[in-house]
Amino acid sequence: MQIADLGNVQLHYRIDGDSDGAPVVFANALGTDLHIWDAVLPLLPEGLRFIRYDTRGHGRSSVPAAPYSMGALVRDAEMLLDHLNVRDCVFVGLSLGGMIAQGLAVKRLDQVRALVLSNTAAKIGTAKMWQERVDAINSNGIASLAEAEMGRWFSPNFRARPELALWRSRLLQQPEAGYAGCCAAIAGTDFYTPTSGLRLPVLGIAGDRDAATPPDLVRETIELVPGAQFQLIRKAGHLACVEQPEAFAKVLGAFIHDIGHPSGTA
Ligand SMILES: O=C(O)CC1=CCC(=O)O1
Repeated sequence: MQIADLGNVQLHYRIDGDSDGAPVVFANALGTDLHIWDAVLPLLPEGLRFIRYDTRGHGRSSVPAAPYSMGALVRDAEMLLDHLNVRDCVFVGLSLGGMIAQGLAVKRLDQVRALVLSNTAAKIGTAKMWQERVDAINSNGIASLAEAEMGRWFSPNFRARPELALWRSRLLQQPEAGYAGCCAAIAGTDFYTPTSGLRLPVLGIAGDRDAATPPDLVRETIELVPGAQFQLIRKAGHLACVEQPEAFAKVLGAFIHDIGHPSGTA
């Protein structure tokens, strides 16, 4: 297990693919960990270095006391990339990870060559909604959120499949303080103005059955950046990379190729 000790936080990360390849970095969604990318990575072009990590308070990363700020989550990503000597990466963030991606590109354009903003937005939900989620966790635990979360994460079709149990159990394993801490970070984030100043290649990905960040919301954020591309994945909920890994890998692989990110065979 690889842990980056960044001082006030320890981040669990994994590197797959070609250790000398151009870097592609992956950041997970609220209530998930780096396993959301398991099915996508083997389908991506060869010759790339895939770096994925667990957001603080999630997976095997440490769980500082809640609440967290988005600034802290962006700093975590920045410090991890410095720790690993990563520059000019394609940064792929899903939902909360996509917010971190926007913040990192605003702060450290030397680290980020292109962004993939999957199932995310410049602003997600309202402060009231996130506070209610934190209150529910504090009163009744993370299990009290599981049913609603499965409804946002996956289409009805996927929810009828046996794999649902795995994703539900992964949610239940997330530290409650970590989940609540990240809810606070999302509640305090509105990246409309900073994201509209970005000038770099951007791919937006949405799921047509996403109940948390519907396609129009994703598109609204993507359109803030001139020249950004948008791809809709069909039969996919919020965790589009889990539900439709082949389609996800196809649009991501094509984007990596189109921007000329150095890689081997497609
Ligand atoms: O849990 C949700 O509502 C979906 C979500 C919003 C931000 C994130 O990372 O997941």
